[in-house]
Amino acid sequence: MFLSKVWRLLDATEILCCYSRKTKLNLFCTFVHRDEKQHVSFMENQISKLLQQSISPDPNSRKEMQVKKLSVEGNIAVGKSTFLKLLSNTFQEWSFATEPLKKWQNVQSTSFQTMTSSKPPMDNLLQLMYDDPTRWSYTFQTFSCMSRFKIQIQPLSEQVLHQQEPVQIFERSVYSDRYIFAKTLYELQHLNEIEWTLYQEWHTFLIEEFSRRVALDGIIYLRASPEKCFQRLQKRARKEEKTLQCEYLEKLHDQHESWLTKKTTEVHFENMKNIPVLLLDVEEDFENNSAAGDDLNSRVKAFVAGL
Ligand SMILES: Nc1ncnc2c1ncn2[C@@H]1O[C@H](COP(=O)(O)OP(=O)(O)O)[C@@H](O)[C@H]1O
Ligand SMILES: Nc1nc2c(ncn2[C@H]2C[C@H](O)[C@@H](COP(=O)(O)O)O2)c(=O)[nH]1
Repeated sequence: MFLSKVWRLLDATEILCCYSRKTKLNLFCTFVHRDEKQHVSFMENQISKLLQQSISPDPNSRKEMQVKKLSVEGNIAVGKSTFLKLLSNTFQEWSFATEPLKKWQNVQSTSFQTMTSSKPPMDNLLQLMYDDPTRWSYTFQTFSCMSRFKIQIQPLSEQVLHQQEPVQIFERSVYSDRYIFAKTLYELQHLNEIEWTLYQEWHTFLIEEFSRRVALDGIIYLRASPEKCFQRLQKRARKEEKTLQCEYLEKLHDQHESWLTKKTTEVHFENMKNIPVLLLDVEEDFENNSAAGDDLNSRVKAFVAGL
């Protein structure tokens, strides 16, 4: 009954009628293997991709629509950068975008007067935020989220576009900016009511405006205990983080669990409500354990193939 509705949906979407039955059958079969709760957003996603491909004459933008876009999410110091290095060594044809941390550590003034004055360039916003989170959290989230939007709407390189199956991997996303960090900082009262309201207002506006250009097809969630992340944070010894306590990592861990595993976080975007999530337990060392690294690679490869 349910699946016949799907087929009628495919037939009813006129534009799809021009697609070969094979395409629709493939789409239908892929769809059948998904559990029901993902069906609506999956179908909407697939149909909007097909619609875009059929109405956008430009081959590049059609190719853009075929790119599988994923974000790697996880707690501070869980091992995202290390994991991205592992993936980029294995999947060299994929495109990888790391978090623009250096931008946050070295905010450049663009005003002529500041650039010409003898004053030092503006400072380390990450340090300011950790030193005085109530004063600087809203400013930080504004800058971090804008920098993430810029990364996610960047056009793909020709090299990636010409891949048979282009894949783009982001380190975190405009979604974790809101549902992990801004939400946590509001709950810790470092964002006040007005700041949290304003943040959500412009965040929702921009997501809806950019729409498919910032949509994701999947999330890879690296999970380790807050204690393990804290050990790794201390080992990495980033100067801005020296005052961080494990309690902050516990809060961020719980925020990830609510968003990505328990699905109790209120998500405001239809296509993100049932996005496929690959949970990878990285409590154990994969940096110096090739078997563990190979296992992670093969799990990612299978997950991406199924999107
Ligand atoms: N699976 C792992 N086992 C042991 N150490 C790890 C692992 N992943 C990362 N590390 C180490 O932990 C620290 C944080 O890793 P990093 O990749 O920078 O985390 P993130 O990018 O999530 O902040 C680094 O010193 C790194 O060498
Ligand atoms: N307040 C926020 N802090 C953020 C955000 N994104 C990252 N960060 C911090 C966390 C780390 O100290 C550092 C880099 O993150 P890693 O997980 O790569 O160590 O930046 C954010 O949106 N808000």
